[in-house]
Amino acid sequence: MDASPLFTDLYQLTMLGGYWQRGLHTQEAVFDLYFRRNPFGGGYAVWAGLEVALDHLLSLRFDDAALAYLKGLQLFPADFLEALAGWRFSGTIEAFPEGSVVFAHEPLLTVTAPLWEAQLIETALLNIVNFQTLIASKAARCVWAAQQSPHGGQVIEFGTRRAQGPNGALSAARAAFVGGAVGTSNVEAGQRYGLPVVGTHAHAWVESFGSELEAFRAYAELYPDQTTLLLDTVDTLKSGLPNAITVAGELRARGHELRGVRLDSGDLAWLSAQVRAELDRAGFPDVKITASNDLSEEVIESIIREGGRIDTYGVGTQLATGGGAGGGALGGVYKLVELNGIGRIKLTGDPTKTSLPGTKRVWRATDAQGHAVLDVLTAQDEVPSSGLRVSDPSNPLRSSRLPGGLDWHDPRQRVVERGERSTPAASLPSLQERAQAELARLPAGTRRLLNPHLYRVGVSDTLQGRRETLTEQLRASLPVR
Ligand SMILES: Nc1ncnc2c1ncn2[C@@H]1O[C@H](COP(=O)(O)OP(=O)(O)OP(=O)(O)O)[C@@H](O)[C@H]1O
Ligand SMILES: O=P(O)(O)OC[C@H]1O[C@H](OP(=O)(O)OP(=O)(O)O)[C@H](O)[C@@H]1O
Ligand SMILES: O=C(O)c1cccnc1
Repeated sequence: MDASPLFTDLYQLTMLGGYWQRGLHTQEAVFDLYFRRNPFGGGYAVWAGLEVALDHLLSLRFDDAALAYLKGLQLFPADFLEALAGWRFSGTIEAFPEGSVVFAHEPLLTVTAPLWEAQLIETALLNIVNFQTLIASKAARCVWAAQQSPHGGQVIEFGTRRAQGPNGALSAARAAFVGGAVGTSNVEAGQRYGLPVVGTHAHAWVESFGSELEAFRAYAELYPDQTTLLLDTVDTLKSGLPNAITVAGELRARGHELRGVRLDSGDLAWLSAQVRAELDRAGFPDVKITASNDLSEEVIESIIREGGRIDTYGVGTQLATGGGAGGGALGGVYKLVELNGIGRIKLTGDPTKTSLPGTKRVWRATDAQGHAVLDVLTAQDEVPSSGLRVSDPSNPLRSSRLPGGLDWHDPRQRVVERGERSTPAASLPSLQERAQAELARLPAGTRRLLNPHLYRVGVSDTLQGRRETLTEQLRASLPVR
């Protein structure tokens, strides 16, 4: 996607115009980006899209066509449009590196920049990271479910045909890979992002031949080392499987091995166990079984619980759209928390929605085994230590004191400094590796699909106190009614 500064909500530009005309645009602003609820009712999220978002915002420029379009809206004075011609992002960004495991209420990314720079980028930033974090988290859930099989299992992304438009499909393929999918069927995503591209064949291939056996033979002849045969066009057990075994034998006689078969209907647990047994009996224990058909993490879990023998799960709609309960969209927000060094707050009747003012740091505690134990948000100059009181970000009445014996580190990095990348752009495989390593270090039960263990995130008393002071000040300024 070409980066356009017009990929934003109109109100960002009307505010920019206002800040500029009032001479407020260069004030130093700090915005935090965070979400308030983990997706899918889960215990965590996989932070994704950061690298794409940084590429986007660092390349934003108002070219002649963009300025002419804005002029045509007849909303903006000519001198403001002239100033926009020189707009560049010159600020600083601290963020969790992409692929990190993150939790509700944590500032995933903090922008410090002149107000009109930090404001304009809100929409695109949220658009990119909300979607990709949703999809990477969905992928991680599917991969976790697949890994519960004693025989192992992997996930591939098959969702382009039902994704939310072309950009949605490409972003989903990328994010699914960050979350642990091993490949995608989308060839452009392969080219664009260097992702492994994978696939089988469709029912149309079989339908277009005189018989299923003829179709299987033709495919195996064309791709002797890459053939996965779809078994259910006629009847999985009575036709597809015996024909696949015939073709596997013919391939072997020519010095090749059938790679796999695909199941696409019926009870995938029962069918895959039958197919595995038949293939093994026929002397093909290495032929892999792929399954597809409206899969989700819950269906994968059920298939495994019932003794299914699937090696690869091709997940389409649910993965590429982030569907399912608690999915659909991630509600990440971007809030002004400080202006010219003074904390700012957005009040709401719902305490979980009141922002945490001021600059802050995120800390992650690990135990002697390297397992993540809890995260803490502190003021910029605070360091967590044994005995420090922290409270639940969504219920300040629930508080506790930090235990001793933990190692604390700040997982965020300064990824942009004065408008330039200050960490090297990371490769996608390295992002996937980071996600897998961090997921493996979570406390037991955090990855469970149903009622997961809730990883603790605490807010230091200093930060909480700032929120209360600002809240009281604002409330005191309201008329008494
Ligand atoms: N063992 C299982 N446990 C739980 N869900 C399963 C299991 N096997 C299959 N499913 C799911 O059940 C649903 C079956 O849907 P449906 O009845 O529409 O498919 P089908 O009739 O077998 O196939 P199609 O209509 O595509 O030919 C799919 O979402 C599938 O993923
Ligand atoms: O996870 P999903 O959204 O099911 O995506 C994958 C599905 O896409 C293809 O079929 P398609 O759904 O186009 O047709 P079919 O259901 O008739 O096989 C494929 O055969 C899978 O079943
Ligand atoms: O290659 C496949 O088997 C495939 C690709 C997209 C959607 N469903 C299946």
